[in-house]
Amino acid sequence: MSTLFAESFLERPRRELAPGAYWVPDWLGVEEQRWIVARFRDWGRGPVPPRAAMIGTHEMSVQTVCLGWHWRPYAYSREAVDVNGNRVLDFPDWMVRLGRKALFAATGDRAMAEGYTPDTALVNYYGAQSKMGMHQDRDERSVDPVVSISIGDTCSFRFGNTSNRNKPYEDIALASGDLFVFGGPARLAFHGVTKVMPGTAPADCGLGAGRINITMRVTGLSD
Ligand SMILES: O=C(O)CCC(=O)C(=O)O
Ligand SMILES: [Fe+2]
Repeated sequence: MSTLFAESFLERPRRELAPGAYWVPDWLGVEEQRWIVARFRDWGRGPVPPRAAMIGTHEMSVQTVCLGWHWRPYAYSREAVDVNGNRVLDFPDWMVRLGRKALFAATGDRAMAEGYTPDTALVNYYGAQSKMGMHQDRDERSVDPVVSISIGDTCSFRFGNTSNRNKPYEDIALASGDLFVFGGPARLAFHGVTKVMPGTAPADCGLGAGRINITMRVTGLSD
């Protein structure tokens, strides 16, 4: 079987793009990806349905569902005040563990990983035409890292600098199962998704079309 013991780590090695920004290709196995996709389908059934957030008068092209805290431009709340007013699902314990494991895999810093307790996740669904403009994740009060996991179609992810949305930036192909972490000096780097490549999802990842991205964060908020 030609895919057994594939040498993809030679073609897509793990990298630190900038201090604090780590890319770990193929971090999640397909079985884990499928399990997360099944959870994604559960989350989509409520209490708050996925929605395209409004940035001013412009509707985002991704559908977002949140865990722990509900994000809207540019604030967090427990209730989805811009959707149906319902309280969002609790942040799952397994995702805290996944976040810690991810941070350790990316950084090798055990103490930091053990102390990491994400309390919100933005789960975005990208269709074939979806994009996300260059932005900073800056609605959190905490400077703890953002942990990003991708499942489904490969996208072109643009990782930039901390000053503005222009160059220098680097475009990388985030594929199904890839982990990306940005923390420390990269925590406020501009980033975005310039395109999704339809038909590139692995057959067994659980998602027939499109792309899911989960970003775990620490809000630094308390009720
Ligand atoms: O989809 C991605 O890879 C990035 C998502 C993102 O930047 C965000 O949700 O703030
Ligand atoms: Fe972001």
